[in-house]
Formats: sequence, structure tokens, C-alpha cells
Amino acid sequence: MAQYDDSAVKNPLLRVDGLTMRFGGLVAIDNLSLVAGRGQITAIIGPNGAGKTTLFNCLTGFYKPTEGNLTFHHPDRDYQLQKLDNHKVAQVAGVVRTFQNIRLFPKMTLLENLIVAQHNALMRASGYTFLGLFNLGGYAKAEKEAVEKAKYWLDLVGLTHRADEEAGNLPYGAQRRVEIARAMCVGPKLLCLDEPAAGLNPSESLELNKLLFRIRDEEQIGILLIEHDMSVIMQVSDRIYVLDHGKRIAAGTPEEIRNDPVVIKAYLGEEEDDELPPEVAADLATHG
Ligand SMILES: Nc1ncnc2c1ncn2[C@@H]1O[C@H](COP(=O)(O)OP(=O)(O)OP(=O)(O)O)[C@@H](O)[C@H]1O
Repeated sequence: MAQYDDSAVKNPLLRVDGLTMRFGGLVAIDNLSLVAGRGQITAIIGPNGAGKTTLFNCLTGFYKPTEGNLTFHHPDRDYQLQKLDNHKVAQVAGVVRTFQNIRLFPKMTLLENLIVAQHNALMRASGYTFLGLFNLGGYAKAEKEAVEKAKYWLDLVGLTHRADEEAGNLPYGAQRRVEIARAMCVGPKLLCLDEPAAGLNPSESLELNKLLFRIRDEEQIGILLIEHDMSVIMQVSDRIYVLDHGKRIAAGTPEEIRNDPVVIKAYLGEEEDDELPPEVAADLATHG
């Protein structure tokens, strides 16, 4: 197994060791190792098909890895994520994700979407019985807290004034922010965001950057970010891992990554006279 120096990550939250994911003959992830820090934004980048989403699917229990360990240092104890069912990854370990395609309940209001996300906490408070129906036990208190939390996150993403509107009626950028708010309502220790800037205009991307900093700094959780938008990646990441064909080809700060010839070649391909995809070239020029 390749040995990597990830000692730059001072407060590890997630440790991926020797992760391999095969689909029949296709190796989507090939002996991948990385470390994501607590209170840090860790980005996973790479060309299409590099294995980024497969990594998220392994972390969050959607796929059982072919090989490897996914050690999560929860404040209470360590978890081996590859051994947990997917609902436990979120509810017990606190590893919560968003998806490339928005998955809000379009006919529910924003507030309802954020309260439904707390369903498990509410069920626990009801003792999994009919107590909830009669507002007995701790249920009424838990319900009040769920509403408060939903309002808090709606406020933080700047959408309090639209709390009672159906989620499906919101512009795309606003729906993306609601998705992050909904994930935060679950109380994650590690927030995994799959292309949160996809489809955002430049000013919405800037808002997203601010939101990610705020979550990182105020909640002191880890953020794992898959993103193609280099302006977001270069501005927010504390550390970047670059994948190509399922392998880790580079790791470092934005400064280190933007100057790494191996990374540039991965985006260029093998042909000498190929050109960088225009959006990548523009982003590297602007932010590099
Ligand atoms: N369920 C699956 N069955 C078979 N092959 C799969 C499956 N999921 C992913 N793959 C393959 O694994 C490889 C990695 O895919 P993945 O979606 O993880 O890449 P990615 O880096 O997220 O790409 P993109 O940036 O385009 O989203 C691809 O070749 C893909 O076709």
C-alpha cells in the first residue's frame, strides 16, 4: 500500500486507508488514502469519472467498499464507517451528505423540509411510541427545539423571509442553500457536499463560500467538498486531494495544487497539444 505523508492535517476527523471500490472489472477507486481534518474544508477534485462520487458513496454507506478502512474519529468514539448501515452513518456517526442533484421535498415548505430532516431526533424523543401524538414526555420540548433549529439555519442561509414557501418554487441557488441548511439540521460532525456550486452564478458562489467558512469556523465540524468550480475550490479549501482514475495523484494546499504539473497533466490528458478545458484554464489563470 502506498504511504502518504498527511501529517499536515493536525486534527484528523476522517482517515481513509487503502480504499478500493470495484464494479465488476472496473476499478472506480484504487487503493486510496486520505485524511480530512476537524474544523477544515477538505476538497476532492479530479476529472470526470475520477471516483469522487464513489468515494462519497463509500463513506456514507451507499456502497460497501471492496477493500479498505474508513475510520471516523467521532468526539465520543471511533467508527469504522464501512461496517455501518447507511442510516447509522448519518444518525450515529454524524456523517451527512448532500447530492449532485437537489433532493428537497418540492411540495413542502422550507421550514417543513428542515423539520423533517430532524425526524430521527423527534422519533427518539417520542420513545418510538404514540407519546408524540399527545405531546407527552420530552416530545413537545424536542419539537420546539427542532423548529428553533430549522429557523436558525434558515436565517443563516438568508431565507427566513421565504420559510413558508414551497421548496420547489425557489430559484436553484436558494434550493442549494436550503439543502446545506437541511444537512446542518441533522447535526453533522462531517458534512459531505457533492458539487454544491453546480449551477450557481458568480454572486451565489461567493455566498456559498461565505456559508462554508461560517459552518467551518462556528460549528468546528469537518467539511468534505466535491466540486468542479475551481474558484470555489481555490478560495475555500484548507487542503485539496486530486484523484485521477480512482488514484490519488496529489495533495496539498490550493497554492501547492495549482502549481503541480501532475495535476495540470491530469486535466490536460496525455496529448501534448491538448488544451485545458476553457473553464479550468480560466479558473487556474484567475486564481492560480
Ligand atoms: N454503480 C456503479 N456501477 C458501475 N460503475 C460505476 C458505478 N458508480 C460509478 N461507476 C464508475 O466508476 C467510475 C467513477 O465514477 P464517479 O461517479 O465516482 O466519478 P466522479 O469523479 O464523481 O465523476 P464526475 O465528476 O463526472 O461526477 C466511473 O467510471 C463510473 O462509470
